[in-house]
Amino acid sequence: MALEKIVLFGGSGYVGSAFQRYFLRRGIPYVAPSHREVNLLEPASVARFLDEVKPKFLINAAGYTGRPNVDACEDHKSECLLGNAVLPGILARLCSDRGLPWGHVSSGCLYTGDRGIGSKGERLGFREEDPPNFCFRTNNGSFYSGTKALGEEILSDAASCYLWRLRIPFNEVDSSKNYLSKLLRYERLLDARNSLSQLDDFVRAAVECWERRAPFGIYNVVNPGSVTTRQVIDLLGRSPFGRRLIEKGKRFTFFAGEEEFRKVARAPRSNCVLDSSKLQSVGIHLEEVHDAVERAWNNWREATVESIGELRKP
Ligand SMILES: NC(=O)c1ccc[n+]([C@@H]2O[C@H](COP(=O)([O-])OP(=O)(O)OC[C@H]3O[C@@H](n4cnc5c(N)ncnc54)[C@H](OP(=O)(O)O)[C@@H]3O)[C@@H](O)[C@H]2O)c1
Ligand SMILES: Cc1cn([C@H]2C[C@H](O)[C@@H](COP(=O)(O)OP(=O)(O)O[C@H]3O[C@@H](C)[C@H](O)[C@@H](O)[C@H]3O)O2)c(=O)[nH]c1=O
Repeated sequence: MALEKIVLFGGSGYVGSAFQRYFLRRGIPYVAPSHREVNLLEPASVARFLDEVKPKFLINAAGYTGRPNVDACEDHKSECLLGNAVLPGILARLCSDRGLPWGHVSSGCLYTGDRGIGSKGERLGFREEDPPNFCFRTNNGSFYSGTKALGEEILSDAASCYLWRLRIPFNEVDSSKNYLSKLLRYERLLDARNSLSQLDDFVRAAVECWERRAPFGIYNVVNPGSVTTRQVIDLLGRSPFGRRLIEKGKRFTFFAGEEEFRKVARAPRSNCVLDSSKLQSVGIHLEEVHDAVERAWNNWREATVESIGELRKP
């Protein structure tokens, strides 16, 4: 189905840039105003912009994540709450008033753990209807996760809205927000099992929800399966880039466990498995997670072996 004009908010961010690359590659018409042009926390300015542009679909990739990671949200609580809970609420009202369908980039970090072991020994993931267990209500999460869960709660009755849950994005391009880049540079690694989202697959799947007119609601947009940190590092070791890195002397050190990790990390982390079968049921498919990670390492770009030597602390 041909796509008519889309408005993209947060287009300069890590996730928003991936949407822009996808639109440009496919020749999809879109408008992506900067934060300076449209402040999403100022409803009147957003309303003026929407009434002028008259988009057919809106994507919200704006939010607050903290840099270099979610630990920073513990020190910027009001920005985090405004960006992740208030901002989507403002958009929900404006979209509803205009009958404008839209999609919001949510996160899988509302959960911790998994739903047990399946008949083939696989870890079962949380489904869209499972209540968050890593949020303010359960009082065990990070401030960031709490605000993302509140954002979902605020959108729970939003009309014509997709909530796309992204989970630890990665691809083959070295970047401070790419999970694989982070693993290359963190001094010590936490061995945890997670679902992951290949960033470009995530964007394609999100847009496909709208193209296929999939029912509105929450979707776990993750690569099927789950993977441990050690498995991701093993896959690196089998890639040409990883072999060169190891030849040059790079070694990976792991925390003894979660307790040791928590001594250096300010906020607890969500490590969790998500079930992606709802997305598959609407005909949208992502690559199995180990295959996707292997492909990213095999096509790894820009990071030179030397640059990994200059390890940056988180
Ligand atoms: N990155 C991840 O690992 C990850 C994983 C799961 C979910 N998510 C979610 O994905 C969304 C985007 O994350 P990201 O990593 O792309 O973040 P990012 O790189 O920090 O980008 C955030 C974007 O939002 C814009 N923005 C923030 N407040 C705004 C406001 N009041 N008005 C207009 N624009 C505003 C920023 O513009 P300026 O830079 O100009 O302020 C920027 O373009 C967030 O909701 C995040 O929770 C991210
Ligand atoms: C800080 C740190 C983290 N880790 C691990 C813990 C996690 O399993 C994994 C990711 O942790 P961090 O890099 O701290 O990322 P984070 O917790 O900030 O990551 C998140 O960013 C949010 C914006 C997203 O919503 C999340 O989906 C995720 O991508 O790395 C280490 O192994 N060593 C470290 O020193």
